Amino acid sequence: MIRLDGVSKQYPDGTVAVHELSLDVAQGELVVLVGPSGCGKTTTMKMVNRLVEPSSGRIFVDGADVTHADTVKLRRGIGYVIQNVGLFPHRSIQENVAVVPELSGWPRARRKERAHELLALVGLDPDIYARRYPHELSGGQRQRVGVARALAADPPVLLMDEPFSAVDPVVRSQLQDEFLRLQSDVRKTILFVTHDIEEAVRLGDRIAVFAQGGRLEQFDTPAAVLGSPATPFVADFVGFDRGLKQLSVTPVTVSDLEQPPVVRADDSLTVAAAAMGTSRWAVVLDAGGGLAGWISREVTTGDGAVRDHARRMEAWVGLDDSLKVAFAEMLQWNAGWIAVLDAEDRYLGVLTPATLHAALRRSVEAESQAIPPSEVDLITVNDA
Ligand SMILES: Nc1ncnc2c1ncn2[C@@H]1O[C@H](COP(=O)(O)OP(=O)(O)OP(=O)(O)O)[C@@H](O)[C@H]1O
Repeated sequence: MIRLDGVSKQYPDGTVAVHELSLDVAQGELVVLVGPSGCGKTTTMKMVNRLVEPSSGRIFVDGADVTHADTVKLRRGIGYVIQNVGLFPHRSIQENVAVVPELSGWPRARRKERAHELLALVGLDPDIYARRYPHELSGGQRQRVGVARALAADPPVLLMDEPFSAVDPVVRSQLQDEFLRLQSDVRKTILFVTHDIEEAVRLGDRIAVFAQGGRLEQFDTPAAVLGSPATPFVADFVGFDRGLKQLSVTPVTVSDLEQPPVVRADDSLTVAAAAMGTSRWAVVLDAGGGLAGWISREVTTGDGAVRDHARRMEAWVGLDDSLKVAFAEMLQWNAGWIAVLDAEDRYLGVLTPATLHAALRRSVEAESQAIPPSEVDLITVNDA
């Protein structure tokens, strides 16, 4: 959908901002350009909508060479979101969102309808916010308006230049979550610039790591960049804690789970004690295979049913969750294990710190050896 073919940019003062860059973004893909300040990320992005002209090389959007395109038409087909948004201060939020539809000559009623629809999509109640002015919104809300505005004419392509960097870390994290949800709905082709590797890893389907002079050091999935950095520069840029970052891009998988004893809520304590053997605890399931809680061996000596003695489960994770979420839940609840459920809330098994670590090692090894995680042969302390 977007293709850069040997693109370079040298500014008139001699600064080489981008050096022979080739890059492609597939339809519906979110590619993040990441790198230290001044490495040519913004220049790259601005060459796509021709705010900057390349010195050499070619850029295609949807198969057409942008250097031959009419810039007004080109830019209407490309949503653009920047840091601090740049909303018009004397126009209402509704009018700000509908700027491009207005330029495109949409009738007033349709513009209003579209603006309301988009405000709702980015999590701003149109009945409250549509008639407000930019200064009556928080920074995070203004960024949402910026995203709504970029989506107004339903462009297939979005360029986003540090859109969330002007807000505090908590709001930023919320905006990232909402943005991922939004993208899973709208599936735009997105080029996203940030200098923050955490943000890149969290948002990108693939990430392009740039070094000074606009050199592309690595272009791959977040897991590959973290698991096997292509150059010492990338290794340094992603940080010594890349293993921790890897947790956030590694999903929980069924083969990683442990299977502790399982008892049913309506089992008697005698049956439960027999099922538990020497284990100190068991998972308790309800009749439908859902998670009902857990039970400690100490309470299985008396009479009665498991359900009367089971403890409530405070937390669990789904198969869509990352190992980071699983680990964070374990830490939050000071738990030695966490249950994993499928999409229908059926219990699948548990993750422990040891299995979580093994899962992470397997994922890193799989990435560096380019084999499926299931084929990785991990050496553990038991092999000694
Ligand atoms: N109009 C310009 N004229 C001359 N040099 C420029 C111009 N715009 C950018 N540069 C230089 O080109 C290089 C790349 O700049 P660019 O803004 O693309 O980097 P960036 O990676 O987006 O940086 P940041 O993260 O700080 O925004 C820098 O050295 C910058 O000083």
